[in-house]
Amino acid sequence: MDEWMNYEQFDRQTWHAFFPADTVRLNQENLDDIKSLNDRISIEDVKDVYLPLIKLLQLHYQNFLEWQMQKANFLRQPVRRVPYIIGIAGSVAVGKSTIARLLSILLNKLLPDKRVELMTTDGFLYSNAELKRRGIMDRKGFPESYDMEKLLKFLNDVKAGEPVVKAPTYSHQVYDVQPDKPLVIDRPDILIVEGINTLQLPTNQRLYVSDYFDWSIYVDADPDLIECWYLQRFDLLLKTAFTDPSNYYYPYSKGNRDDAFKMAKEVWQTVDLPNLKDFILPTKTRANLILHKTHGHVVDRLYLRRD
Ligand SMILES: Nc1ncnc2c1ncn2[C@@H]1O[C@H](COP(=O)(O)OP(=O)(O)OP(=O)(O)O)[C@@H](O)[C@H]1O
Ligand SMILES: CC(C)(CO)[C@@H](O)C(=O)NCCC(=O)O
Repeated sequence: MDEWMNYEQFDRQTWHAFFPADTVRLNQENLDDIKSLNDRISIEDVKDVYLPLIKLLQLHYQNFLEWQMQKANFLRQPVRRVPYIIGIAGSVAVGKSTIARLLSILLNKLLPDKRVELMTTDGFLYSNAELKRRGIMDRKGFPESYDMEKLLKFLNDVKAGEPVVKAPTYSHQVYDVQPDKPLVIDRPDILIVEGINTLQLPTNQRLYVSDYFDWSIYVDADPDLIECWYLQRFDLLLKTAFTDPSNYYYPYSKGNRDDAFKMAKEVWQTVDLPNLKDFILPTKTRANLILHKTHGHVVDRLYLRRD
């Protein structure tokens, strides 16, 4: 069966025409925010791709608020403030967290009175000590390396409107979870959740993470390109590790550079690439929107689910 039959495909020009850039004026502060997030993000991409996307999200969000009100009236209940949750999925190093942060800046611009928060599912990985105890340290990122029950409980609490819900965090620099540095989510209007496992269907749970999403995005690209982005990020991690002996990458930053890159390539080939092929890519056609990126992280095509 054709996996695309439920999607409408748009090239960049067509997509951009749905919401021309001059409809929203980005001021210098907005541009500075975006550049400080990642100075290689193309402002053309922001205007051509991400602003129309935010406009579409805004329409969907208005519909969501309307539905919450209609439902409460029907059930004769007071209207409850239910957070609208956006899930972002895709490979390791495809740019999920960069897109999540960009969307939050743009959502704040279009919806200044709404509170937008973001988090990643990385913090729900088991600790390195626990992964070693289970004999799955080389399976970090695979479905069995996450505490899915804890993640589902977290999402359930946020959706139920609980105040001060804590999410564990993960540090790429420490290469481990940080139990003493939780992220506090406190009744946001919109929550963006990014992670490689956000659209996965766990076999041993009755609930899916995506059951809590009101909208989902899959970030797609050729695996060979993603490998380049993975290695570029590795290079950045080495540069920041150089002066910090507590950094996981410190020994690699001090040792032979070719050996360090050989190690990183091997991790990509033996861990992250098989994870992409076997467990992440198959979730692509569950997303409401697929963003396809090409060289330089430029978005060239978008696929919108027909519903
Ligand atoms: N739009 C973009 N323009 C330029 N560089 C980008 C863009 N998006 C991401 N990058 C770069 O690509 C690399 C991977 O991006 P990012 O860390 O956002 O990926 P990720 O999917 O969140 O990864 P992980 O799942 O491992 O946390 C980083 O070095 C980042 O700076
Ligand atoms: C933390 C994850 C799983 C997801 O972001 C990933 O960045 C990771 O660490 N993967 C394990 C193999 C590696 O070091 O790339």
